[in-house]
Amino acid sequence: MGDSRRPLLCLDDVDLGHGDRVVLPGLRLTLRQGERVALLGPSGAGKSTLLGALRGRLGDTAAWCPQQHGLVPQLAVYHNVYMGRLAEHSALANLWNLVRPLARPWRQVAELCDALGLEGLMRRPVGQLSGGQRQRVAIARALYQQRALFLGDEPVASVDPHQALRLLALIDARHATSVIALHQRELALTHFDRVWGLRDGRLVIDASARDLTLADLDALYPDAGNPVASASPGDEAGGRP
Ligand SMILES: Nc1ncnc2c1ncn2[C@@H]1O[C@H](COP(=O)(O)OP(=O)(O)OP(=O)(O)O)[C@@H](O)[C@H]1O
Repeated sequence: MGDSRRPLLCLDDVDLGHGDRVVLPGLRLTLRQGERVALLGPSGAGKSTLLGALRGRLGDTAAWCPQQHGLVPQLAVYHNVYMGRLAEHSALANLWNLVRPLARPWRQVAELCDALGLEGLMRRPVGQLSGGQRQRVAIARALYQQRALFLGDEPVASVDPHQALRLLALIDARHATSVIALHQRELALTHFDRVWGLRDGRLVIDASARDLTLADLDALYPDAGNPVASASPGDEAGGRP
C-alpha cells in the first residue's frame, strides 16, 4: 500500500544533526501522501532531530506539536490555541483578540476544546492545568493550524492508553498524513501504517506496521532484556505492558 502513494518528501543519504554534530548520518527515507507513520526509538535516538528536519522541509504544510509544548502558562487555553494561527491575522486583530476574543476563532477553538475534553477550560491559564490537559492544549493548537499533515513529538506521552487512542483518532480525522513520535509499541502496530525505528543513529526499521511484531520493536531498545530498565518508558507513556 505504502509504495503506491505519492512521495511527499524523500531524504536520500542526508546527514541530520545540530550544527556540526551529525546525529543521523546518511539517512534515507520517503514520506508518502496518506501514510501514518509511527516514529520509535530510545531516548536520544534522534526522533526530535528527524521531526525537526521534516518540519523544516515541509514548511507550512505541516502542523507541529512539539515535545515541550511551547505553551505560555500565563495565557488562557483559548489564547494558547489561537497562537497556532497567529501569523494568519493582522497584528491589530491579534492584539484585539487578546483583549476581547474574536467570535469566529472563539467558536472554532471551543469546538476543538470540546473534542479534546477541555470544555469549560477556555479561560483557564495553561499554568493551572494538569500535564495531560496541557498536552491536549498543545494538540488543540496543532489541530487549529488546519494543515494537511501532522508532525507530533510524543503528543500522547502523558495521557492514559484510552485517551491516547482518542487523541490519535482526532489527529487522523483532520490529517491524511502524519509522523508521530511515541513510545507505545502496541499503538505503533495497531494504529499506524508504517513504522520508522531509530537506533544508534540509524533508521533500522522502515516497514509496514502489519509486517512487524512487538519483538521487532523491542529490538530498538537496548534495555529491552532488562525488565527494570525497559519498564520506564512505557510507564511514562502509560502504554507498554
Ligand atoms: N540542539 C541540540 N544541539 C546539539 N545536540 C543536540 C541538540 N538536540 C539534541 N541533540 C542531540 O542529538 C541526539 C538526538 O536527540 P533527539 O532529541 O533527537 O533524540 P530523541 O530520540 O528525540 O530523544 P527523546 O526520546 O529523549 O526525546 C542526542 O544525542 C542529543 O543529545
